Amino acid sequence: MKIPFTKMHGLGNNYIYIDLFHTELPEDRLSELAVKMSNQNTGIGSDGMILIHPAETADVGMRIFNKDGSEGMNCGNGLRCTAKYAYETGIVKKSEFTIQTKANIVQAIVHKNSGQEVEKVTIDMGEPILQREQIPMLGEAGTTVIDEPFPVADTTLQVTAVSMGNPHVITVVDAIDEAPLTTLGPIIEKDERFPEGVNTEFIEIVSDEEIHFRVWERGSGVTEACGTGACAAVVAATLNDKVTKGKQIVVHLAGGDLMIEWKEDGHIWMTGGAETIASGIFNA
Ligand SMILES: N[C@@H](CCC[C@H](N)C(=O)O)C(=O)O
Repeated sequence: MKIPFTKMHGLGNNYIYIDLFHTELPEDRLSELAVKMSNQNTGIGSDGMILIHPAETADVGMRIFNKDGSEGMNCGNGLRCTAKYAYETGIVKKSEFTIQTKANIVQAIVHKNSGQEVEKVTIDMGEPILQREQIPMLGEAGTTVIDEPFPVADTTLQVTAVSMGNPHVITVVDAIDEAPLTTLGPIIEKDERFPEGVNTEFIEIVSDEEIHFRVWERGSGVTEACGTGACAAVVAATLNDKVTKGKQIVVHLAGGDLMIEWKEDGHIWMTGGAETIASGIFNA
């Protein structure tokens, strides 16, 4: 099978994008294809695979598969790249449009340069989910998880759990470069208290409008950036009284910066870059 693809990234979080408006893929091979394409030695090399597809109730649809073949519900960096692709290829002809994910339908606004290329994208990511059982995280139903002790390995973290359609657990640390990302990230990802696994983020508060951020992603490991994670991190920082709701927060990720605002109406807005790396044919 020969599959046309485009490799794109948002702040270094890179995926292989397949345009299902013009290509067909068998549903029973999607997981296997994501693993194959993501392999750096025998594939293209990526954090996973994203499908851009026709949607019934939105202008365009998006599905995300992690590097290990598991399907995620949402992907912030993927949404910005999908918006850029859909606009630049003419799938959508307006600069404000909707994208459907497995989690929800979001609003995208593309920002172009003088050459009509999309440089940045703003997404209204909707409202965060804080109810424990909806994250999902084990424990007393109907409660939230804010600055809760979380014993793991030989330490106890203070964690806040947030779903952006996909699960995130956030810990505030004093120094981001010393965060136990690669030691605790893989353990927390598979911890039984998170029945569907979890994306693990560490943040350092710089000021009430600036934070540093690092992520261990469920299904992909360390990545340069995570859009849903950055939104969840701003929610966690707000709930822990570290930043102010209604203010634009600069999130410094390993691959660059995102501007995130948790607005007074409860919606989270994310603005950041989206870039095309290469296009080609994958021999599956
Ligand atoms: N990198 C993404 C999130 C991708 C999915 C995640 N690993 C999951 O399984 O929930 C982002 O930019 O949000």
